[in-house]
Amino acid sequence: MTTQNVVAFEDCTSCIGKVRVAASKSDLFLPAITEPLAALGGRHIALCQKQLLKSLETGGGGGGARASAWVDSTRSSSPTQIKSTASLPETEEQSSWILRYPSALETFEQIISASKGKQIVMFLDYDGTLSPIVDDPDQAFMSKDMREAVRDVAAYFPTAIVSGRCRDKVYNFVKLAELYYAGSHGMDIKGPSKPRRKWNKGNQAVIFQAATEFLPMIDEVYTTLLNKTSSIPGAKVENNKFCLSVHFRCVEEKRWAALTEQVKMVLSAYPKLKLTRGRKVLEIRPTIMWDKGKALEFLLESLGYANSSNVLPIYIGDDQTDEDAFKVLRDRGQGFGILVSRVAKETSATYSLQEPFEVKEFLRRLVVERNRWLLQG
Ligand SMILES: O=P(O)(O)OC[C@H]1O[C@H](O[C@H]2O[C@H](CO)[C@@H](O)[C@H](O)[C@H]2O)[C@H](O)[C@@H](O)[C@@H]1O
Repeated sequence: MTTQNVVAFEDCTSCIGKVRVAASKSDLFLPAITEPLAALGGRHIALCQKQLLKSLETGGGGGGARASAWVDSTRSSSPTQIKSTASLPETEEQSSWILRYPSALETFEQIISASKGKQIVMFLDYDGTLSPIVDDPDQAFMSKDMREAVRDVAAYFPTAIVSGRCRDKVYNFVKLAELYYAGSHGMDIKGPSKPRRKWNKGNQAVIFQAATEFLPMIDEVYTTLLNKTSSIPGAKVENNKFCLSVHFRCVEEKRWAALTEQVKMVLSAYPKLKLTRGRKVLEIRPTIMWDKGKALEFLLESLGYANSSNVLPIYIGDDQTDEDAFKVLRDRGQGFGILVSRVAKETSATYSLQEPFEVKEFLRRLVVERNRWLLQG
């Protein structure tokens, strides 16, 4: 280390000022803060960053605080598969969160009584809801038990899988022909290939694709991103047909910023695409007004329940993109969103479940309850 890199805090004022301006313009990302400093060298970076973050925490510029918060929350909010939550101590934040978003298992009777005389329609996200979060997206299999639980639920209630994955891929994981599938964050919808005769009110042969004109653009960006991210170990680009995912779960934390910047740089040439983030993934999709919430509304309409008061949609999901569906249910004042999360998160859902295991229990209990009603006549 050379002495010229060791700069006293007082000497860094202009640097901090410059960086703070960059940070305030950056909504998501750390590189806007770290890159101007990187040019200055090792020790200087550490001192300046420490000083900068301290100054931002005490009110000097939202972008930097947001960026640092982003790294912190991303690190803690999406761990890869946790085997059991039984022994985890509950923090004060979690206890107050669970009061606001009670467990759908603990409040099961309440949900059941709201469903009396109504047709439940079940919407299920895939990753983190039906399958545990794992490092390799191609290995995110659901258990046999979970498949059975979904199959049983679908025997009583119209059921749709609503996923960020491309439709074919999510079908290959779930493998149940009696379900509706909405892939690519709801932009690619198809009805069951083995429909149940019971749901004869609506249109089961539904096929809907909201963003076909974006296919060539998505393919082009996919190829570019494969090239541009190939030097970042652990980065993975997934083609989800009408959208793309850039995974950073297996990327060293110190490289998250560089990866994000790379993706942003590629996207700057495509104003018709937008960038959102999920669980250690950057998601790229067309800027059209279509999301999982619109897919939910579309499916309800296809099933003949557009304006019905005799329907109770239940949407279970774990990710940011599921919030669009939770909001739709809130706005309709109909049905419930159930967020799958072990950590306290802002959400428009009504209830919570901690992990896929609890989702399976919830689905099973719905089936048991429905059987009981049928037996009682
Ligand atoms: O809407 P979803 O079905 O929840 O899809 C959202 C993304 O899920 C997948 O990524 C997530 O799960 C992976 C496997 O557990 C995990 O490795 C990754 O970190 C998670 O973000 C999927 O691979 C993405 O394409 C979806 O956009």
